[in-house]
Amino acid sequence: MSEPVLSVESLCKRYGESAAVDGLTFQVARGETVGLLGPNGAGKTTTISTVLGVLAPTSGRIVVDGCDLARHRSQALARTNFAAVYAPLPGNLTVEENLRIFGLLYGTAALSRRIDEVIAELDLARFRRTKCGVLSSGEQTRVALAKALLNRPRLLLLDEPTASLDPATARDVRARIRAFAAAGHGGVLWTSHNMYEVQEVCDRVLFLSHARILLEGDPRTLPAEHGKATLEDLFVAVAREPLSLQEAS
Ligand SMILES: Nc1ncnc2c1ncn2[C@@H]1O[C@H](COP(=O)(O)OP(=O)(O)OP(=O)(O)O)[C@@H](O)[C@H]1O
Repeated sequence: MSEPVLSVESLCKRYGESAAVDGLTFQVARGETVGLLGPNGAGKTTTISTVLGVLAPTSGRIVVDGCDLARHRSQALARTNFAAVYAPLPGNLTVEENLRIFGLLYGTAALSRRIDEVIAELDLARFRRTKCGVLSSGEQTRVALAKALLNRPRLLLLDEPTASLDPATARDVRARIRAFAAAGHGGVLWTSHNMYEVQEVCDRVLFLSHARILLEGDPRTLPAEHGKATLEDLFVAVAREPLSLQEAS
């Protein structure tokens, strides 16, 4: 088996006495899309922020495409990208200006061609010279995804990437991300509260509860394995009765 694009070992992030993330160990394989699920406050954003190097872990190890984040930070981050609604692009720059600046920061080769490619892939041609600040939230999400694909990342981190999209655009974006994973060069770590979407997109899910991984498996078969009819029912059980699931697993 080829080396995973992400390997997280015993990751902990503590704030004083409480742990936002407490001993997470998981991997994302090349070509795989992994859903990071869990109730509000379970530790999803903290996990993503530590993998992005924005938050320093209290302990544990993060390896991106063979590069240890603590020891080879710039190499690890050069293989990573992300999109999240809470990290909008500068609103006073146009779509093209934003992509150019990020492309220069990433050192993207043949940048003008790559900008044309991501603009076409995310259907952004008509907004090319529009300032990002005046775009609708769904349009801004597509620009953020275009930025996230610019450097052809090995690891794509997406924090609720379709939260502000209408159903048709969300379907297009899911297809685009599936295509990214199917190409087999990279993997995706995806957080979402939309269980329909998770079932459609993710090869595997990790259910976080109180800073730990409570359940892990195929989103299409995991509910039945725990006596639930749907992934949403399983999610509700994780949120309300995590101890009963822990005992059963
Ligand atoms: N800087 C901080 N100081 C103290 N506690 C924090 C800090 N950041 C996060 N936490 C706590 O860590 C826990 C995990 O937060 P996190 O944002 O990772 O959850 P989440 O799963 O992303 O939640 P949501 O679904 O609501 O976005 C929460 O209880 C939160 O209050």
